[in-house]
Amino acid sequence: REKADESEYGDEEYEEYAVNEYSDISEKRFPKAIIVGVRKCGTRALLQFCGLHPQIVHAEREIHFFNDKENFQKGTTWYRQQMPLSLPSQVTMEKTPGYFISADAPNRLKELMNKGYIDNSIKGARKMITHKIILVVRDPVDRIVSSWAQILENRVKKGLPPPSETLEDRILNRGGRVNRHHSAVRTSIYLKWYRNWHRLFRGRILVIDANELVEYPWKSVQKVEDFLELPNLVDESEFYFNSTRGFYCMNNGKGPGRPKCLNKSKGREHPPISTNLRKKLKQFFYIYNNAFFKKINQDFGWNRN
Ligand SMILES: Nc1ncnc2c1ncn2[C@@H]1O[C@H](COP(=O)(O)OS(=O)(=O)O)[C@@H](OP(=O)(O)O)[C@H]1O
Repeated sequence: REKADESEYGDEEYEEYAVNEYSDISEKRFPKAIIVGVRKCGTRALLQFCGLHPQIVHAEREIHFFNDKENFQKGTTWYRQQMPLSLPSQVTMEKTPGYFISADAPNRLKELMNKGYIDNSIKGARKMITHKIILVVRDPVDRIVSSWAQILENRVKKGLPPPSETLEDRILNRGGRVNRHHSAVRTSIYLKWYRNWHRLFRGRILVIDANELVEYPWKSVQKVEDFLELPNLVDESEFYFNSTRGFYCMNNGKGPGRPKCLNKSKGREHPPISTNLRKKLKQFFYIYNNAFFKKINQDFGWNRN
């Protein structure tokens, strides 16, 4: 598992709350839809917003089953136990952005999909699940700055002084070139990781544009509904624009206290970065972005600004 300087458990504050009234037929089920990444691209927003659909339930926490050896060894029954209760007509979803950049996650997931999940609650039974993979991607440069903002805020929270280096010091090497081995840079080379998923899950991957998710969240949810073959039930009327936060929030949140906006750790103010660094990063990602857009057959316009 890659040790990155970005927090792997980006949003551990979220608590489990999914409880189902129809407890007689509800049980914890393996997730069919998995948001595999990318970290800092809006994975939490997409998960919460999909939860507005009555036929989607989701684990609140990041499970880190397929990318963490220790968790994986706990077995599939443990994995299922992490899920909320659901009805047979509902789709269970989980999100762990660490899956995207894990060398193991796509292979482990595919193997279970092919062999079936052993379910200890029914002796010897295997559950066959055809997984659907969801990916949210954002301009790689914004993603890097977002992750830097998180690092800075986490230091403040821990009572540590600001780091002595700037983002530029960390990301550019001595010759002033972008260091492709820096973990934040590596994560943002989406093409590299996407290939691993595409090889195994071709035709079963939905890629969501982070800009669309921010500006028109209902459109992104509609894409998920179509992808999961669910009726379109979440529309614009579910959202309102919160000008203090600068983001859309939900009119009717779910769970205790019915949270409507995402946690304050989502939508942080970004620290300024030098024009030099921005220009170098833009240039660096230009080719990767184009190749990625070609691969997914969509262009999210990051190379146009
Ligand atoms: N509606 C709404 N409200 C708040 N935040 C929103 C929303 N939609 C998308 N986003 C974006 O989500 C970004 C955080 O991404 P993740 O949830 O994937 O982060 S994490 O990896 O789980 O830590 C977060 O990134 P930053 O703005 O850089 O903090 C937001 O831009």
